[in-house]
Amino acid sequence: MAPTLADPFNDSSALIDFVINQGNGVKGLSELGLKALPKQYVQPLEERMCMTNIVPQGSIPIIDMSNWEDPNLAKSICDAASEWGFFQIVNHDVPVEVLENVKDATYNFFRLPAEVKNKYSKEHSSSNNVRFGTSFTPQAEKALEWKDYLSLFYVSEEEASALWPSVCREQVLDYMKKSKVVIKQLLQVLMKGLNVNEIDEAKESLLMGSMRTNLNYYPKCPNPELTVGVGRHSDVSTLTILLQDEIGGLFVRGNKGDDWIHVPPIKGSLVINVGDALQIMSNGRYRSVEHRVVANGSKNRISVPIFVNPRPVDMIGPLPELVANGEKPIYKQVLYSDYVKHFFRKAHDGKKTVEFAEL
Ligand SMILES: COc1cc(/C=C/C(=O)SCCNC(=O)CCNC(=O)[C@H](O)C(C)(C)COP(=O)(O)OP(=O)(O)OC[C@H]2O[C@@H](n3cnc4c(N)ncnc43)[C@H](O)[C@@H]2OP(=O)(O)O)ccc1O
Ligand SMILES: O=C(O)CCC(=O)C(=O)O
Ligand SMILES: [Fe+2]
Repeated sequence: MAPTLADPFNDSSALIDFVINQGNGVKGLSELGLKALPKQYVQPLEERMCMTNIVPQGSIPIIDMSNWEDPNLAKSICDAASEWGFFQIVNHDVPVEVLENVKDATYNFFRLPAEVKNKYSKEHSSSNNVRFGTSFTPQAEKALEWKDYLSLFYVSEEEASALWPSVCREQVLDYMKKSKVVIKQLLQVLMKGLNVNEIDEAKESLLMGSMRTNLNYYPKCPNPELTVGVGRHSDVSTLTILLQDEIGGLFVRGNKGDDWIHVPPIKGSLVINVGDALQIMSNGRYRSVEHRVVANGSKNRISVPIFVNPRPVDMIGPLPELVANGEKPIYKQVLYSDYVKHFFRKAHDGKKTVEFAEL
């Protein structure tokens, strides 16, 4: 039974039961119309976004992909990946209707009744490759995050047909398929920037041998200033391709201390960011940069990241071509699935995951 407004989850086990065990998520909490944020979501002061730390005119690079032959384009991409770790691309080859369809599909998934979504939770899902969840790692977090998600790890079309929710399956598959062309273009340019001129099958598999798409749902929140949508983290991917809607709320750490730069929604654009795996493989030349999402007091927000990764069984470390050139490796070789498990088993903690691979 849903708690009444007069009894808003003082008892943590009632909140966990409603949000996690019954699969209502924060969307369910938001729809109860609570007047105040439950205490379990109140973040410590240092994790809340402080307006004075936002760079008012700051912007990450916006890169026009229409003229692929232009040598300046390759330079802009490599510079953005090493200086910012984040950029937006416009005039890329992923059709706008594919992006619109996957946004609609995201809403359609989260509109399903809690008991239907809950079939995909960690406890009930028939596979680890499909997971509906909330916050990040609720069992390890001191304060919860205001976000629900569906995470889909791609193995094959057959597995997707059997296991992924039908309400979003085709749209996510299409988004992943159409994004592959752009992903390959970006990786080719980024490798050239490291003087790695040939991407053979083995290298392609190391860079993009597995893909995971998350559908993120950030419902409107009472007291958004007290919590976060997603806490400070860097992705553990090679590259992340992120589709966001028109609401905004994603912030990237700037180059000076505690300054944060907003990533403004641009219709039809995709946000690209370097993940830890590429930072490690490039021996620190390309940077995975901390980012976070704020909660919104008046609007629901969605985003759809594709995490492009090595395969779980791959060993990752500085690429042999870089080390052969006499560069001193700053990271060791680690099994990628160990690296990802390390990330998933602790609460968001900024850039700390990379320490796992440091020499
Ligand atoms: C959710 O909010 C997020 C997510 C993110 C994500 C950023 C990324 O960069 S995702 C890309 C990660 N890369 C890959 O998925 C490719 C490689 N995959 C693997 O190595 C494996 O599939 C695996 C992820 C390690 C899972 O392998 P498995 O053998 O099934 O291991 P388990 O022991 O079951 O899981 C380990 C540990 O992780 C938790 N977990 C698993 N999957 C997810 C998931 N999709 N989302 C959240 N957590 C997950 C699992 O519960 C286990 O933890 P325990 O505590 O239960 O042991 C960025 C920011 C966000 O806010
Ligand atoms: O929702 C966003 O804009 C970013 C989400 C994110 O950082 C992630 O899922 O890793
Ligand atoms: Fe992220």
